[in-house]
Amino acid sequence: MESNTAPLLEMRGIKKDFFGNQVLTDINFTLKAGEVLGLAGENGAGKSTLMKILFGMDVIRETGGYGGDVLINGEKVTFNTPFDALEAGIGMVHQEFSLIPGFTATENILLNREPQKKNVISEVFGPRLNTLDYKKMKTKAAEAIDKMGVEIDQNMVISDMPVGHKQFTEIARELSKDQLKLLILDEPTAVLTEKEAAALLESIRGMASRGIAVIFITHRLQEVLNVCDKVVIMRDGKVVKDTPASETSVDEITKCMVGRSVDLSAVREIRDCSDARTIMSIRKLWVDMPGEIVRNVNLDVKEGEILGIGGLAGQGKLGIPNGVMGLYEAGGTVEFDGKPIPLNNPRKCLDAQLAFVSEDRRGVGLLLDETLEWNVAFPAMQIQNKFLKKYGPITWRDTKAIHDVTQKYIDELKIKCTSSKQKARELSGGNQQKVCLAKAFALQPRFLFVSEPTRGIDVGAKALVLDALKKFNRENGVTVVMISSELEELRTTCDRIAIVSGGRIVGILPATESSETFGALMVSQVK
Ligand SMILES: Nc1ncnc2c1ncn2[C@@H]1O[C@H](COP(=O)(O)OP(=O)(O)OP(=O)(O)O)[C@@H](O)[C@H]1O
Repeated sequence: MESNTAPLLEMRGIKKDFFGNQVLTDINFTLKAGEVLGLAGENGAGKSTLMKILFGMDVIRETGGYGGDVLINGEKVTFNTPFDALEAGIGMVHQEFSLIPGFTATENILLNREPQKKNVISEVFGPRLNTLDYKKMKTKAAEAIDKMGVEIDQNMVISDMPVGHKQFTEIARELSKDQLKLLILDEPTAVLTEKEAAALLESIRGMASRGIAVIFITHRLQEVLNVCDKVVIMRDGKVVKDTPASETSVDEITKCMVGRSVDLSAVREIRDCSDARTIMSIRKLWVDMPGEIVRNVNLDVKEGEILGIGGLAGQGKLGIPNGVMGLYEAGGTVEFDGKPIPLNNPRKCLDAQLAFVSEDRRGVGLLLDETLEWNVAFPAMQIQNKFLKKYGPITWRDTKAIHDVTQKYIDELKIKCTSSKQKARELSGGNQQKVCLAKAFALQPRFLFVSEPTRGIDVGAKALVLDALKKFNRENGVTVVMISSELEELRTTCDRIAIVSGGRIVGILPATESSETFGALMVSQVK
């Protein structure tokens, strides 16, 4: 007989297949109240699927359910819907956002749980006609935001928010639930800046000290060691190690994840493009993007180079591509190949053969209900009339060409999928990120902005993705501007690196310069 000394959560013999494709086999682990468990594993190892089982997600039931038992405080539970899980005190922040874009942060945080007050009409006709108590809503939402130790504007509508602020709004929504006992965070730091990620890790420890258990999924393995009490490592749908965090290391976790020692270094080969002509010239650019400062950016990009843009969080590095590509309001001038590019007009940028892989994969990345083939080929079909065949007056899709290009990138980027006809939604997050890159490659743009290209990519596959980006640049002569919060990633991939600080470019140096020099530039204008 189980007693109340039973762990808060026990996963016992969990199995799951998607239409015969076995993705989880005999998963076992336990978690105590107030404990933080790090769940590590390669892209596609089965981490999100396991968490979807625990949270009673519809997709699990709709695809034939699962095997094994979930026990809460020693009692076997079956969550048929997320509502059952919520009632049992489980909260989950997914890789995909579930916020309502037109609502404010406050409204999203308290959605369906809004404090209400009586009014004359509801006194007569019943509580259904109560009015929302906005004052209480604001206080409650502010308290939840406060628990995370970050500043976000609770009155801002979600669609205007940068991706990191959306992530915090999702977490605040879970924290505002009084009955919360266990919080699942599926790659919460992937979309956060370094400073935001540090604040989140801090708040995870805060949750643990209040007795809330946390399951934390991340590909930043150092974060696992910094914040977790124990680590469960998965490989190909199995638990290969369950250990106290204090008894393992980043190297050991990596080895267990991948099943072998891995060489994590991308091929380093820097080119000098100083004699090349200027392909893009940016002058006096300002961008109105929440959480970013872009004040007066002047930047010349040389044809054929890979130019990195680095800098501390919020200093403007993300604002530059978002402004040039028309996703946020911008002013100033941008010339591409000697011709002006109108700002605030994404279509004109695409017509000029510029492409952008956004840091906000979930917001502007994929058509989740379409196949990989459609995702990879559709922008090129729509914008460039590629992958089309003409039969007299009729134009039709060239299905062979679409299949071939998709298969090429599946092989090159090692995208884990059952076939090129699989829906994007059915891929793991890291593999979806690879599809975003494949989509941009298939466009064969003349100029590519790529923002945080290894976001959500596991430690073993990072070098592969960066090498693919470099190969794309070298073989096709495409000019690439890569924005990243990881300086080392910029130093291994780019030819030159521009550092943004205080909304301006404060220096551009060859990628061979030392980390210390770049570090000094990064803080040079920070007030
Ligand atoms: N709805 C679905 N239908 C079919 N297959 C699915 C579905 N959801 C997930 N899978 C498959 O299950 C496997 C595990 O995916 P999962 O998302 O759990 O991986 P993950 O470990 O969370 O990866 P990542 O680190 O990339 O997020 C993958 O091969 C994926 O394609």
